[in-house]
Amino acid sequence: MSAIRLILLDIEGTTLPIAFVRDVLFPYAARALPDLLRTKAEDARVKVALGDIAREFPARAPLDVIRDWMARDEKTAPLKTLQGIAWEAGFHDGDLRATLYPDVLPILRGWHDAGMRLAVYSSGAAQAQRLLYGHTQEGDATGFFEAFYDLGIGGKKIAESYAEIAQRAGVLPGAILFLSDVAGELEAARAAGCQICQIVRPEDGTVAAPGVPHAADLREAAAAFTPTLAVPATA
Ligand SMILES: CSCCC(=O)C(=O)COP(=O)(O)O
Ligand SMILES: [Mg+2]
Repeated sequence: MSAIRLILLDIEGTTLPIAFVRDVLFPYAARALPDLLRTKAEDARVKVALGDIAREFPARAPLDVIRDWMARDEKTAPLKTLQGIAWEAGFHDGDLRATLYPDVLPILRGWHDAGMRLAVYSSGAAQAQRLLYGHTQEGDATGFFEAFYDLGIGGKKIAESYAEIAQRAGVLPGAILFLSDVAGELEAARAAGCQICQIVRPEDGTVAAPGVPHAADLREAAAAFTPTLAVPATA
């Protein structure tokens, strides 16, 4: 097995409770989006997202499409872009603060301080990932990460996406350890040649996938995959 050079982390269900996304972030965006489509109609990002929706659903009102996607928790790039814009005001005003799992920041700090490269790969827009890690309950955590990858790379259940991340990071896929709660994402990363570990958090109702290495949290993953690095012993 190759030495790990880059640890790539999913967000929802891996570093952040699914409940925070479902009960705090998504409702905030759902409330803000109808107004946002009017008040930010000239925002280039909004124009691109609405243009993409109109091309795919020419006969439908964009807000109806967006509401359907939100109801089904669809991970589509236009929805993720618009949600990310909706959260901007909340994070900047202090209405939103990311509540990461308590094991996360000590382990990220330990890896970072030991020289391990870290990056994020989430369906959430890269701009939203920066917002979220920039406004955690413990402060700004963006400095731990060298890159924030989103659906612009490709879908998370597609092996080519992980090959593309490896190429951009300048490492072989086998030097990447991908951490996620979702088996389909992990299988895609494994198909690309990455090392994988499923984070199986009981709070999120995650079920361990057969044949996939797993850990209960980042502390266990660190102990299993990076035992020689100086990761902190306690939170
Ligand atoms: C800034 S990430 C917000 C969460 C989100 O929108 C999402 O879809 C999370 O997906 P993930 O790929 O991190 O499971
Ligand atoms: Mg996830």
